[in-house]
Amino acid sequence: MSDLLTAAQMRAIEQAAIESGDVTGLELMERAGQGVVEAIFEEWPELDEAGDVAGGQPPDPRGISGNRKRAVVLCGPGNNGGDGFVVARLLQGRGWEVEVFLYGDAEKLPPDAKVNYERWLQIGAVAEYTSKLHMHVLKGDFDLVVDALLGTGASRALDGVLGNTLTVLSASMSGKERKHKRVAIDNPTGTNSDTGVQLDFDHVEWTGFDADLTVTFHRSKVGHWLDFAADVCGKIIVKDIGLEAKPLTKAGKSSLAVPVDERVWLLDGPTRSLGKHVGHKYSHGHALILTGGSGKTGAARLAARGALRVGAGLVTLGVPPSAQQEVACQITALMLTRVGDATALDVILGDNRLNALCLGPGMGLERARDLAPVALAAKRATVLDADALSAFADDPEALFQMLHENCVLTPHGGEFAKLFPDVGAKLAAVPTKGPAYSKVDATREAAARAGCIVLYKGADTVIAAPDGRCSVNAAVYERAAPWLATAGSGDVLAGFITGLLARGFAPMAAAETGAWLHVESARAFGPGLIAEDLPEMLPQVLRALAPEG
Ligand SMILES: NC(=O)C1=CN([C@@H]2O[C@H](COP(=O)(O)OP(=O)(O)OC[C@H]3O[C@@H](n4cnc5c(N)ncnc54)[C@H](OP(=O)(O)O)[C@@H]3O)[C@@H](O)[C@H]2O)[C@@H](O)CC1
Ligand SMILES: [K+]
Repeated sequence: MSDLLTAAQMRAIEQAAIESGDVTGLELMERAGQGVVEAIFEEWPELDEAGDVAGGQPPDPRGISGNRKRAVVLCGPGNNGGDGFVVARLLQGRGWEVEVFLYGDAEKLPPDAKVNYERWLQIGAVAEYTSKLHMHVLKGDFDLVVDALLGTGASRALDGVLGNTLTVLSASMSGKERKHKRVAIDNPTGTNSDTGVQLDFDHVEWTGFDADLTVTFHRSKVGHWLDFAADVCGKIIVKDIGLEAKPLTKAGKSSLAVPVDERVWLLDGPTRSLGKHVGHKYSHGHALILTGGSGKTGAARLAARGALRVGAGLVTLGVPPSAQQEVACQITALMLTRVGDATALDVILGDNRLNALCLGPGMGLERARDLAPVALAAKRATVLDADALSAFADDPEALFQMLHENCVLTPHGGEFAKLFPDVGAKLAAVPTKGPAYSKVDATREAAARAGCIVLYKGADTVIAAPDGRCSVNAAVYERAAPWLATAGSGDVLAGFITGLLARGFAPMAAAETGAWLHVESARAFGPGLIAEDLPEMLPQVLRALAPEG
């Protein structure tokens, strides 16, 4: 998958193409509408009984009158609505019966949308999009609903007519009995294409347009992979509309977000080693994972198993004396060393072969506060998770001052909000106007402040570096793995990243690769997964990627 764009970046690319004289806005709109129609018939060939996609032949009223497919196209006040008028015309050209509704004032449509509105008026009618629309639509029996109400221009709260009607329509369109398909153009109305966040409507819970298919243009948008949108886009199809993949300006490029995919492992994984002595256990690094006290060592043991499975040469658990017996009884391939306090840790870190550390899982707040300064002063590649983050909730600045560029923070939403309260508040604010603030923006800001990699967990995990690099590892659509939300799953992720750091992966690559493998391991297992299963699925996942993985 290619880079993920914000609405502003997409507009800039479109504007540059138009200004270069390569293409007009009207041509782009036509290609967008064609792309939507193509996608509909590729997805549901059974809807295409009336003819071929490119044909656009006028309907033969005699031959298919009793059997015509029916579409409802909901058009909005901007260019997204313009795409809708193109789709309406092309479907009618293929013999469909099409009803078009316009939300907004036709006189105020932007120029290209207005042209397509007028072209449609030559062959069909436009009804007003009112709060009574759903009554009318409900009476009909139709095959397809097209949402061309709001696209990348949507950022503020929805008004009553739009929100109410869409809510009632969507509710009436749901359920097992539903026969028709629902397509959103660019993004489902009710979502923001930069953030994926649900637009506010009257401060009530509402669904927006719950699509089966979302057809977008040139590149997928960041918001398709984040937050609420991932629940309502259905499936994303990206259609080429002839915009060249010209490199963005330097400033633009550093602000791109990229999706994480198997390349993160294929580029680095199979060959990555620390020294010349490939095959020796020390050439794959030595990770130290600090546990909590007696009765609280399970989380760190899970992390350690993850680190070992992902290929760290050696993994040692650093236990307080009280937990030594407990841990010794539970481990086999792992090693164990006593780390009673900060002084003991300082001595152990005198061994330079210990090249990756993990602090946090089950560690206890007090122990985390005691050991973090020594661990961070050693400047090893270090993962800070769970208690190692919460321990600094009252004074995040104290943590930031100790962090260094080889650290990876792995907060979930609650930990993130404690460490970066102002950033968390911006993210939680209901968007009122664009450009909206997304999880991508928030994670970037956090990484810049912390001066290290921040991996903000969730089904839409975002990973950012202080220099602005950013990637999205979304477990949504065909990669959905809801069973990954299980106790201890985050501990295994911390272990995967620690193991990769031990193998010599750079912190950003370790975070991306760990997050990607974590989701793949969950998918390989399927429902019923518990955290212990995740490390055990790794060999299978790695084998499928590369024989020597
Ligand atoms: N870029 C490209 O390459 C291409 C783009 N294309 C298409 O254009 C789309 C972008 O078009 P766009 O910029 O006109 O925005 P769009 O989403 O139609 O909305 C703007 C209108 O909605 C209004 N409005 C906003 N929020 C609202 C709310 N909550 N409730 C009510 N109204 C609200 C807003 O009003 P205003 O804020 O101006 O008062 C304005 O009137 C894009 O998604 C794609 O489909 C393709 O044709 C080809 C290539
Ligand atoms: K839309």
